[in-house]
Amino acid sequence: MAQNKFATEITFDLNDGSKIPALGIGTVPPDDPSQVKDIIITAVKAGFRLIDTAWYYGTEKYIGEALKELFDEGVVKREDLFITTKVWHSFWHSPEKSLDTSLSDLGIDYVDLFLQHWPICLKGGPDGTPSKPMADDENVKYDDDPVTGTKFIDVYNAIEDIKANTNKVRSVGVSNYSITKLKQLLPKVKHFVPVVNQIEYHPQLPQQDLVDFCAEHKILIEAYSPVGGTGAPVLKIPYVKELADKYGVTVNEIVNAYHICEGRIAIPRSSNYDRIKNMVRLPKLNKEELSALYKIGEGHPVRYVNDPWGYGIGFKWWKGDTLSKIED
Ligand SMILES: NC(=O)C1=CN([C@@H]2O[C@H](COP(=O)(O)OP(=O)(O)OC[C@H]3O[C@@H](n4cnc5c(N)ncnc54)[C@H](OP(=O)(O)O)[C@@H]3O)[C@@H](O)[C@H]2O)C=CC1
Ligand SMILES: O=C1O[C@H](CO)[C@@H](O)[C@@H]1O
Repeated sequence: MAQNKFATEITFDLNDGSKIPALGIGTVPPDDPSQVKDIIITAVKAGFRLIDTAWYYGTEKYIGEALKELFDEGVVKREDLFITTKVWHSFWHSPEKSLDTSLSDLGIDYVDLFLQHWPICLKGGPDGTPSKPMADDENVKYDDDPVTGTKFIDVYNAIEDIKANTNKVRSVGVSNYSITKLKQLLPKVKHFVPVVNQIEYHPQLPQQDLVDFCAEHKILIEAYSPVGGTGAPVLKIPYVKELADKYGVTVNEIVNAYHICEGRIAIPRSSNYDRIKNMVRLPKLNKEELSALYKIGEGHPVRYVNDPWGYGIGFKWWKGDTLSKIED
């Protein structure tokens, strides 16, 4: 059956001249966040070169431990890896401090990609203390109107300035941006059009209008939650299993190929080491198969991880106690 080289060997071109691996490993914490150290070591040994993290995941110090071990043992060098982190929207006022905290926890002096996690601004706590994003009545604690506010643009501009003025960041991008938010941002970009828009994307959530808009502006789509997050609902789709049987690969490899064969980056997550090792092949899905996968969610899209563009659900996922304090 048509089988390409490994997904871990494919890279895509970014609009700023850099390259990004087509497949990355996600680092939202499992029940025991310290397991992320072994997850990263397993993933890198299996061939993964892109590590997707964020200050908000509280796992950067464990990734730092893994990186130290991998570098010390000569498994990879810093320049072999593509490391992404993000600034959470309660630190919209100080992205560089957030970045410095991430760099310190990761034990590295630059990231390959720095993303604005969400195009909204939340109230931060005093003195760099992470602030719980929802009040006890479950209302989100916004610091700017989520619909009419434009402070989120200043945040992206500040991220651009970090790339322009320091050596701490190679590329800059966004996450969870809708077409509306991109249309507000793009005329206000100071130096660098975002290289990626990281969004929830899987066969049950096709978003051709957003994909087309991003392509027009040379912004790559990076697909998070490729199996729909915890519980892996997308893997229960019978057609995904059918394709896995046809190509002799895992169901995870089919949902990753759904993106990679269409030029989108996929960033799955697993705390199961066998699964991680069996996520790296790239079945070459044909046009009809890609189109059939796309059609699964057409007309009745399902968003599993965050509600549309962050107006609620994602913020219930809050582990403030474990997060690194961002120091002045
Ligand atoms: N920018 C943003 O706002 C967001 C970014 N992300 C990024 O994207 C990454 C991936 O998204 P995420 O939602 O975490 O992950 P996925 O969609 O990859 O889902 C991971 C979950 O699916 C389970 N799973 C995977 N394969 C199987 C299988 N074959 N059978 C049963 N269960 C399976 C895993 O369990 P197990 O551990 O047991 O394998 C895990 O609980 C994140 O880790 C993060 O880096 C995610 C959300 C939002
Ligand atoms: O990146 C993120 O991860 C959490 C949980 O999946 C989500 O709310 C946030 O956008």
